[in-house]
Amino acid sequence: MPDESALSVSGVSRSFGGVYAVRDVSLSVADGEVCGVIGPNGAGKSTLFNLITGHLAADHGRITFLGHRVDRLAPHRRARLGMSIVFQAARVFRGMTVRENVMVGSHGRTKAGFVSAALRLPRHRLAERENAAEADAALERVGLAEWADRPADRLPIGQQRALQLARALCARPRLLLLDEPASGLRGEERERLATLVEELRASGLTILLVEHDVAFVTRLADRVVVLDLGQVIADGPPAEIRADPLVLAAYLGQAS
Ligand SMILES: Nc1ncnc2c1ncn2[C@@H]1O[C@H](COP(=O)(O)OP(=O)(O)OP(=O)(O)O)[C@@H](O)[C@H]1O
Repeated sequence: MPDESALSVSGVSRSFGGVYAVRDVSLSVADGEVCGVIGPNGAGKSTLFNLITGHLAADHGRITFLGHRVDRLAPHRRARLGMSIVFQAARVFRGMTVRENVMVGSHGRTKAGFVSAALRLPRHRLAERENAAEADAALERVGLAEWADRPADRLPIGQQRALQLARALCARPRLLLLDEPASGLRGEERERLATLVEELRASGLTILLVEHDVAFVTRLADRVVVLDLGQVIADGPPAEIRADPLVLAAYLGQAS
């Protein structure tokens, strides 16, 4: 049967000093799906995220993305295929406006080369205008349009997170990878981010969401994969995951 998944992780393992952080993990993300990965502290979420993005190499296993085998590719090659990442602790660039921060996401793709940029040739200025228009469209999409000309470091943390999303959207992702997007956000900010992810999902974007916050993930994801001690202990729709005794035991084990 042909694999219709956007992303497919198959039998992937990674150990550190002989101890498995991720062990024989398989999961797939269908086109247009929001897949959540949760798990208690030390479950292997960050390791798995980095294996998918290419910031860590797998010891074993296979990762395919849109039909390409990617597990030996460097992060920028995976990005070029359409993976776009919002890192957990991503910061904004100080001394730049919100729009300029988002434009940083477009520069890899600009058609004008270095020489025309250095000489400020018309071709470069046209590319810059196109990038600015694209950044504005992304800012509109995440609800930050009126902040475009303000200094990015003045934004509250929740809106800085939205800015990271806008930057990732400028790369026109086929898969958006979110690493703990809700961390450090409270009440209303968290709610606003959840609404934003829901809107992106409604626009048909494929999203992999790795997150400590179970409520946040089970609200947003079509399917949830649960890791514990480096292994998948459950994989299913949120309602099933919330009632799964293995999942409850893994989280209770952490609380005690
Ligand atoms: N670079 C590393 N060197 C050694 N051990 C590591 C390394 N990265 C992760 N580990 C170990 O692998 C296991 C999984 O860690 P990982 O950070 O992937 O889990 P996590 O689910 O993201 O945890 P948390 O929710 O606490 O961030 C842990 O036991 C951790 O100590």
